[in-house]
Amino acid sequence: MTHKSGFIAIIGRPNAGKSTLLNALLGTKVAISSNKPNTTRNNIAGILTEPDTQFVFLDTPGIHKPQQQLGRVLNKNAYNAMDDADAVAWIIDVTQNFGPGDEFVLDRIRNLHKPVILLVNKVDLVPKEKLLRKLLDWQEKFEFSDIVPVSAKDGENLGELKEVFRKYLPEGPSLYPEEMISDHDLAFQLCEIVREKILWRTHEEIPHSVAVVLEKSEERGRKLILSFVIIVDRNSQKGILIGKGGDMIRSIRLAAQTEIKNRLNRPVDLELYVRVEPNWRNKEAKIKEFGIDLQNE
Ligand SMILES: Nc1nc2c(ncn2[C@@H]2O[C@H](COP(=O)(O)OP(=O)(O)OP(=O)(O)O)[C@@H](O)[C@H]2O)c(=O)[nH]1
Repeated sequence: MTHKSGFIAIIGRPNAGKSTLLNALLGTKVAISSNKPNTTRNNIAGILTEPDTQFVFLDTPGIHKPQQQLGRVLNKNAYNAMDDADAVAWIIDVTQNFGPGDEFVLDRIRNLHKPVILLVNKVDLVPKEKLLRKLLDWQEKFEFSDIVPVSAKDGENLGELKEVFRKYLPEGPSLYPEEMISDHDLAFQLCEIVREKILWRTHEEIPHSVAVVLEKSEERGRKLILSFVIIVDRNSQKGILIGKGGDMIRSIRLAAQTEIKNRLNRPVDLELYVRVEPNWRNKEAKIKEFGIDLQNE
C-alpha cells in the first residue's frame, strides 16, 4: 500500500470530546481532558504512526464566541490549525442540540475548501433511532466529505475513522520520527498534568483562570524536585486553591505527583506555589509567558 502522511485539525465546540478522542486514537495521554469547557489551550499535535500512514493531529481549543483576549487567542489558534491541515475533523456532541455555536463553526468551514469530516461523538449516550435522526439533520446542514459516528470514550468506530482520515491525506513519507507522539516538550506536559488535577477539583471561574508554569527542576539525592507556580486571577481564587488547612493544594499536589512519578519512572517530589496575577487573561505578554501559543495571524 502507498504510504501517506499529513495533518488533521480536530475542531469543535468546547466539551465535544476532542481531547478524549485524541487520547483514544493515540492510545496514550497527550492532550489533557476534563469535564470543564476549554481545557485545551494549545494546538497539541498528537502523532500516530502506523505502517502505511502517519497521522498528525492538531487538537484545537474549542471554538466559541470570544469574550476576552484569551478567548480571541484560542479562536485564532483553532483557525490556524484549520488552515494548516489537509483535512478538518469537526467533532460534535450528539447529545447537544444544534445551536448558534455550531452556526459559527459552519460559517468558518464554508470558505475553507478542504475536506471536512463530521465526527458525531458520544454515540454511547443516545439510542439508535435518535442517532439516525441526528445524522440526517446534520447531513442537510453541509456537504461533509464523510460523517462518522464515534464514541471517543469507548473507542467505538475508531478503526473506521482512521480509514476515513487516511483517504484525505496526501501520499508521502512520515513527517516526524516514528517514536514521537507529541511536539510539546516534557515541561509543558508536566504542567498540563498539574493543570488537569486542578480542573478536576475546582469549578466556576477557576478552571479558566489558571495557568501552570514549571519554575524549577532540581536533583536532590535520588529525587527530582519539581517546583510549579500556579497563576490565578484573584486573591479569592488563591484561597480556594489552597483550601481549608491546605487540603485542596495537598490533594492537587499528591495526585499530580503520583502521575508524574509514573510518567518519569523515578522518585519525584512536587512543590506547588500559588501566585495572583490580576487580570492575566487580558494581557498578551502574560498569556505568552504562561506558555500559551500566540500564533501569527
Ligand atoms: N459518554 C461519553 N462521554 C465523552 C465522550 N467523549 C468525551 N466525553 C466526555 O466529555 C467531556 C469533555 O471531553 P474533552 O475531551 O475534555 O472535551 P474537549 O472537546 O477536548 O474540551 P475542550 O478542551 O474544553 O475544548 C469529558 O467529561 C469526557 O469524558 C464519549 O464518547 N462518550
